[in-house]
Amino acid sequence: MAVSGLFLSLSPIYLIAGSVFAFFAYFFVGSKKAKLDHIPGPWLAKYSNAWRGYQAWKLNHHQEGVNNYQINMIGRYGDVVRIGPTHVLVYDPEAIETVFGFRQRLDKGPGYNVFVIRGTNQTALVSIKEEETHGRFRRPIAHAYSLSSLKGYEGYIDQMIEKLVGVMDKYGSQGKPINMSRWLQYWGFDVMSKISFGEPLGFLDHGYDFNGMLKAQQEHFRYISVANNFPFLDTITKRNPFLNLFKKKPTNKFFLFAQRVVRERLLKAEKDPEAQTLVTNRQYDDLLGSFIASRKAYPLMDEIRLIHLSTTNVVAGANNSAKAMDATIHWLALHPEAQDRLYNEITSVNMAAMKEAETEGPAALDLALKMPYLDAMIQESYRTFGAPANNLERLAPKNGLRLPDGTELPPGTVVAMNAASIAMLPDVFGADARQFNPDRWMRRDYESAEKHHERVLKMRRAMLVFGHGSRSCIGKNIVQLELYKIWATLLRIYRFEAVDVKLHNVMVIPRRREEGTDMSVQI
Ligand code: HEM
Repeated sequence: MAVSGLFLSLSPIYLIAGSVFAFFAYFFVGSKKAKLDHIPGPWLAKYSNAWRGYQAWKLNHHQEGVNNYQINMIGRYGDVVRIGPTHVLVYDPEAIETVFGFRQRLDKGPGYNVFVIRGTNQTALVSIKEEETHGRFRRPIAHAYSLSSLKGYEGYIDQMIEKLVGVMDKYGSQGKPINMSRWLQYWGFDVMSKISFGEPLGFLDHGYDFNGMLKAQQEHFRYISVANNFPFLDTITKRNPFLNLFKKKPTNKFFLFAQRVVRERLLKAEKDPEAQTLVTNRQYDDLLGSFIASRKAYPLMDEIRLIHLSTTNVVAGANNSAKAMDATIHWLALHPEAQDRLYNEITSVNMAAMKEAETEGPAALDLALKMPYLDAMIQESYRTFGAPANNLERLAPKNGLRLPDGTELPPGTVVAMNAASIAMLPDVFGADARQFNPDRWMRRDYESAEKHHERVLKMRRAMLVFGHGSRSCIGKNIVQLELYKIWATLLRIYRFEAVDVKLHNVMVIPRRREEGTDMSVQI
């Protein structure tokens, strides 16, 4: 009998039973093939990524604050946990060098597919999987993000600080509370856009999410946090060839904005010889100007590459720093004594500097870097809220990977670490690791300088907030510039007083008015 005949003659009950068997066999065989049965973890995670996809979805949609399933599993299964059929999550900070270090240069895992923008056939720098390809694309742009290029962007940040101070002054003089979280988010996006393309997105001018970009990116990040854990979701939605027949063009609002600006600037650079000279002489002190200039030596920097880079700069850059600033204002509003301590630190450094300079504008980076308590507060904001929620995944190489604790991982295992959960380890950060407490970075009364140095070094080595190694965040210097400057300026001018329960609304009280030295704020 032909196979089709046999198939038709079977009773439906056998067909259903066979399908159910095949379904479970598929997951069972997949799980066994991964050879990870020696790694503990939740039972269901051995067979399907649906377990962690569900965890990410549940926490994302129903809870607020620093909360992800990776944090909730600290100490439950040990330092290496199986979180999917082929995935393990590592909590041991000693493993950071093994997984992300320059020695092995492991390729990235499949979770990064979620960063690919629908309708484009290229991936952003962050989601290039192979180390070698990544090196070719990072080389042409590295200089634009370096410490030596930072000075060129400082003026842009100052302009945006002045705008924000104008808004805060208005609220302050009317005696009205202001939602600082929201305004700091507007500021963060306008700053990143200004540094990226020389023009702000316009949130500070409009005072609300006038084009729906912020809402869209919030939804995008929610999607990423789930799809990064449950890649099947991405396969059936964003990368579904059938659905993509109908949606051929990118719809991401930031991508479309970047596309417009990049095209305009390229056209200008081609048509206008003077503009071309400006670009090649590096007089465009924004990231896009540097990227355009690099095209002469690196033809691979084509239009779509520039659009991707510019989109990532604004979306990834502004989003994480906005979260860090949100955590900070929340804490500051609850801790007036810390505001006074910061004010004293800032003014004493400023007073010393004012002997040389008469003006008192937005804080200069050189000065802001001389303030240890301010630095502690910023480190703490990265640690508690700035860290990305997604897992940073790498692939175990063809000879497998041995972790520092002796755990052997077969070739092809996806080995992940998660910055937000590593930052909550009590062994490293103390029993109060889940609290926002800048004092953990400061020297304690009973602590020798040597012990303090050792303790801080241990914490710094466990900070995976900006990643580590060849794939670490290229924009880290820029975020530092932004955060040191904004806080050193605002905390010198204002005091924040909590107004509502959630503490996002605060009163901003100009210190000079309190001191009776000046009725208006000068900047
Ligand atoms: C608090 C703010 C920020 C945080 C916490 C952060 C964090 C990270 C992390 C964890 C990675 C990836 C590491 C990995 O996949 O292993 C990354 C990569 C990247 N970040 Fe950031 N970032 C921030 C701000 C920025 C800014 C301001 C920019 C741009 C100006 C930026 C641009 C990038 C780019 C282009 C990559 C890809 C680098 C590569 O693959 O070579 N980030 N960032």
